[in-house]
Amino acid sequence: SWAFARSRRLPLPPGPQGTFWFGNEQILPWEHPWKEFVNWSKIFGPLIYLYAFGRDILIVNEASAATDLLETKSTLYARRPTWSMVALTGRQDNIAFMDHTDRQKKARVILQSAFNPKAQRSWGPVLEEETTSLMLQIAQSPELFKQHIRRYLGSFITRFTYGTKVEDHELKLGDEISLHTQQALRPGRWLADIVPLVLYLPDWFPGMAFKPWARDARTKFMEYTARPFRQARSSILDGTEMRGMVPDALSDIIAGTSKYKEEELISAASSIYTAAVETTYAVFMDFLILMMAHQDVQERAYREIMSVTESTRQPLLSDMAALPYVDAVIREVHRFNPVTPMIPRSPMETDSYKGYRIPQDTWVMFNIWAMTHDASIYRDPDEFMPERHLPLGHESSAKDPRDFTFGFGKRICPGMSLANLQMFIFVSQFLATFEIRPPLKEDGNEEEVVLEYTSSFVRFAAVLCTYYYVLLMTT
Ligand code: HEM
Repeated sequence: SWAFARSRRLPLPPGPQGTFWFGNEQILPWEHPWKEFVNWSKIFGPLIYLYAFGRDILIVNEASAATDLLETKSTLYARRPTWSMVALTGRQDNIAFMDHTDRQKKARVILQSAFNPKAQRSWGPVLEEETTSLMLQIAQSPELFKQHIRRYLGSFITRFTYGTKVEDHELKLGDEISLHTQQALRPGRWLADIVPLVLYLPDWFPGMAFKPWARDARTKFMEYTARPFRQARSSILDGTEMRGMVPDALSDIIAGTSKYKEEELISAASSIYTAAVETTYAVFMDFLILMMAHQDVQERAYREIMSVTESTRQPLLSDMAALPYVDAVIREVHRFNPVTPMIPRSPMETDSYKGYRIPQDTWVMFNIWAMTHDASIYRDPDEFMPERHLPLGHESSAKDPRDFTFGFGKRICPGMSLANLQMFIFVSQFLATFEIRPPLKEDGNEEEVVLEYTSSFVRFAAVLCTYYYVLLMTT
């Protein structure tokens, strides 16, 4: 078409000069690239074009451009870029990596409707109960708090997905699978992403060690997802009562009363564990480290909770509306350190935007960190200030950062409402139960809290790994 022909003549967006062979590979920042890209914007503007690892890359640092591309042109940008390791590690049917096909859309609907308002009413008490038992476990062995939290997240999500209780070895396998997914997604990590032809070379060829690694990752992934699905199927056929996304949807499919196919349900189910556990765990850890660093905030949130529960019980989901400061803390944790700081998408056709050409298949990286640290949206963005989100805060309630941190348009996170409820119940019960303080030094003073984060796809508060928490029961 005319518009297409015209867009092909447009220039690429500005960006740093690359070399003939390597493009911009050698100057790509590996440590906290989202921050470095904000600095680059001072020279090149909000859209930065790069060429690296044999592909076009576009960094988008501005919220209005994200809305224009991901919401106004939502269908054009509804695709993820392709990673060759996705198929090799068996993740090709994962909602997060599939093209936006009919099957993907239906799998998303299955997942979203498994946590619709009616389902929330039945899952709410389960979340409350499991969170309260997590608090007891942490109280009994606070030094193991990270293991307790991972176990709680893994076992709740398995129960929600398959309706089954989870065994320890399955949780271990789930965590191993999450690690494989993170490794498979690392940009520039794999030769196959840069030179796809190596996929056709035999295993014994030098440099092909990634193939057995990927096969092992794939086998483990199949083992992890196939068994609970089979178990749900035989329970339904046996007439055993089970509640969960898979048993609920599968019984309708088996009865012939569902508009979904079994393959769509398999896609939805096998996409959940890593997407849910890694992200939620990262936000929880971030909350803990930020509370340790901002004890005034912690104290204010604690007082608000006590004014509602009067120290007689744990906070419940029904208290949410009465705890606006706790809600503001949660929003600020998401804003201060978005756990998926860059969201990758790819246009299905060559596009034109603001007089520039965006070639088909470009890796368009939406820089969420840049958006939640944009001073024109959040004043003093490097300050941790929950009060900015209060209705009477100094900015009279800032934009909800979760409008950025859960993504946009057709591929917005389908687990968002579940994640928000779980975050609220975890944060409010944790604050009601414990005081989060840094460890003591030999001289009896508290250690200084240093905020440091990893540079991975889902970023973690790295400093936690070296800290021993002092957690005191206050009720
Ligand atoms: C605090 C926790 C979470 C955060 C910050 C988060 C964030 C995100 C983001 C940024 C995306 C990409 C969206 C886009 O491309 O526009 C995403 C996708 C996704 N999330 Fe979440 N998420 C969280 C929890 C969950 C949970 C609990 C589930 C499942 C129950 C889940 C399931 C998914 C799936 C399946 C996708 C892929 C969607 C697609 O590509 O169409 N997430 N999430």
